[in-house]
Amino acid sequence: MGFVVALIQGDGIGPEVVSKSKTILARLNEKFSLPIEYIEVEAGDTTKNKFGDALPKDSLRVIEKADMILKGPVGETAADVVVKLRLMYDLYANLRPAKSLPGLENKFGDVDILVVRENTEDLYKGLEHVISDGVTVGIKVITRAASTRIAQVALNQALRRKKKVVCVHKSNVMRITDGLFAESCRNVLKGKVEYSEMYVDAAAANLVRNPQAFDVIVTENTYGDILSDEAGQIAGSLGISPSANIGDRKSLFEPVHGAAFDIAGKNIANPTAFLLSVGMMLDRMQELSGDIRYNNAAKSLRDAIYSVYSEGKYLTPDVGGSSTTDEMISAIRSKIG
Ligand SMILES: NC(=O)C1=CN([C@@H]2O[C@H](COP(=O)(O)OP(=O)(O)OC[C@H]3O[C@@H](n4cnc5c(N)ncnc54)[C@H](O)[C@@H]3O)[C@@H](O)[C@H]2O)C=CC1
Ligand SMILES: CC(C)CC(=O)C(=O)O
Ligand SMILES: [Mg+2]
Repeated sequence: MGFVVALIQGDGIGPEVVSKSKTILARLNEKFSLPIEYIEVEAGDTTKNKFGDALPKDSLRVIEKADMILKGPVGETAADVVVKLRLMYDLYANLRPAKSLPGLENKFGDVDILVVRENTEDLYKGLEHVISDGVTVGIKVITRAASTRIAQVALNQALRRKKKVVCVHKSNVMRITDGLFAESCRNVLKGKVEYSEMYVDAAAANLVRNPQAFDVIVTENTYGDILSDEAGQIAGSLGISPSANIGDRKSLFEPVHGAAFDIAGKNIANPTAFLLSVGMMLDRMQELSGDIRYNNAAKSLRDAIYSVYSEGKYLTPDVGGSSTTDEMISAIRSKIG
């Protein structure tokens, strides 16, 4: 079974990471005879400046026909591209692993956390209104159906890991919305795994205090956005944090981080988050097709990344090295063989 992937380079550090990583995508296709066709499409700030639209119809036409989307980060138009695609294609499960890499010194010790973020509701639904001059409202949407669905995803993930889930919410204040989210998670998870609940403010503190206490975190869209950045940084850097946005019909893979305009164009962005997102895409292809070639390619890519980290010679500054993006990608590419 083959797959068509719409490839978005994005903004800021996006193009420098994605364009240079294409050598790795091509090599994986070649070495493992992967029937993956990549079609580049434009989306993001630069696209909006060029065409007046961050996600033009031409791009959407390709995306509609593609099985998956692989993207670099976009900038200020992220809501018009990323959130739009998540809602359009009901990409309801945002899986965000925060995992230490071999050889990386980390003041937080060995970290291995999976944030399972509900990806279609909450404040990110885009229901914001101006009531009158200086008075605005944003509507938080939480439904039993979507909360139960993400709790099921967390259960499936936890059963493959340490069978431990903490549901993060703030139902002491948002009794109705977060109350429903917590109740839905409780109904699915309690009794099936080691289940607990934590208010989001305490969760943010506990992540720093004792990250080893966490295995799977299941949470709402907004809290999941914030906690996954925190968990990624605790694991070593935002530059090593990948993600998968999974739907039943389509899925999207991207780094957790954004366009990092502060370091764009300097050839120092860490490509790991993007490349580990490619790994998650290959995992999904394996899951859908049962074709072992995707598994072999994912393993080869991860082994190459881990090996570069273990040796510690070609790392970007965010993870304590002094190499360029180019050098790190070349090192990973040559480990694939
Ligand atoms: N899914 C997406 O496409 C996302 C897009 N964004 C957009 O990105 C833009 C910048 O957002 P920020 O809030 O500054 O967050 P950011 O994640 O781009 O940057 C935060 C910090 O992390 C560093 N960083 C991020 N990725 C890195 C990498 N690969 N290697 C080394 N250092 C890295 C940056 O240099 C910066 O200091 C905004 O326009 C925002 O809307 C933000 C998050 C997600
Ligand atoms: C679309 C994004 C800007 C929201 C975000 O930061 C994320 O999903 O990580
Ligand atoms: Mg974010």
